[in-house]
Amino acid sequence: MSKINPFIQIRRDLHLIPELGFKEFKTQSYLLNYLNSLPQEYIEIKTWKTGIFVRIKGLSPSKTIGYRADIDGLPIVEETGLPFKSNHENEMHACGHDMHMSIALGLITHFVHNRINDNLLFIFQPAEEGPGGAEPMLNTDIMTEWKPDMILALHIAPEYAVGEIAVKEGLLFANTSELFIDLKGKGGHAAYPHHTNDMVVAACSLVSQLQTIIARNVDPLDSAVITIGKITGGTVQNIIAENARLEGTIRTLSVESMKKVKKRIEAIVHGVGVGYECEVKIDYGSMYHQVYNEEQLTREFMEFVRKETNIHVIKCKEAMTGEDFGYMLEEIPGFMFWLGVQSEYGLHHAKLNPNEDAIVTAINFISKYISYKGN
Ligand SMILES: CC(=O)N[C@@H](CCC[C@H](N)C(=O)O)C(=O)O
Repeated sequence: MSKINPFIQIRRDLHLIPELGFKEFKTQSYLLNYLNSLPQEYIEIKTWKTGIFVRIKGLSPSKTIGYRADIDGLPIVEETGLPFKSNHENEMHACGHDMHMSIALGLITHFVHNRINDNLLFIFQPAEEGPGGAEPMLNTDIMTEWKPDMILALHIAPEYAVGEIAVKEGLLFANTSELFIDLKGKGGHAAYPHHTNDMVVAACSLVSQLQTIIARNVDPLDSAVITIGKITGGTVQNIIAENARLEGTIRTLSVESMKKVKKRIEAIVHGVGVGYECEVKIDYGSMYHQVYNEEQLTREFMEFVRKETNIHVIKCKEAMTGEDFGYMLEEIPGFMFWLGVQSEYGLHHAKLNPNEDAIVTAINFISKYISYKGN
């Protein structure tokens, strides 16, 4: 029987134990165990909350190259039926961060055994799905001391085949803001609606009105998204709901559009408050800066991969996904790219099942690129 590739095994081990943002305790301990099993002579490991910084000292460094992998899972009940499906109730690596981590460990292993001139800094970052670990990690003393001169990261892409990557210079991912709206009216008996202010009816109306912002307030040549991913309200089938809560996210391609969309959300929510005679409260939760790929480095990366590897490079459009890696790119020149993993089901789906061959493919071509950049 053929032996499974060690980094595929690592991905499966990590897939079993997904954890939500800043609760990645088992994940951190798994990563540390692996890192501590490597020859320690040239690596330094520091932890920050549930995250980890790993520096590999170069032979004759003139700069530091950074690489970031995110480590958190999502609150989803996994439906893949895989033998290594999540052990954690209502938690799943449904955004591929298990793949991201195993690729990063593969790269570290490669460079511990094949040192290059420049220093390397690997960042295992918690809480990408929220509330965001990149910005606070950037502000640590460790990052100030070990700050990379350039940085890169990848995100798995189910819509591309293994052996393909997709990338573009400039704007790659949107600005994001979470959105939480609480409505409080007057509950009561299901048979006496005229004595109540029904928050289920108010919430339904609000969801429809919010979509008019995209259809009627955003320039059709610009792009924005408002998604309400969760609605809660009421208590039981024959009681009119006193409370309702909408949880969602806003995506825009510019900071200006984000401001405009929020202004319209505030006006509409206020209108619902007046119209349905209820109390309203908006909370924007966490916000992510757009992912903007530094032009020259990205073009050079695309050219290198096209010429020097067997990877097919696709120039893609920007996407409305968000990524707090955008904060790192605001301070450090670099880029992010999509890694093809071909899955019938997409990101954030309970049946996401990335093709694991992409792990070894990624380790091979990224290590070539990093060796080229770091001499
Ligand atoms: C790559 C990816 O899927 N990222 C997430 C980031 C979410 C940030 C935050 N919780 C929000 O929803 O605004 C995404 O949903 O794009």
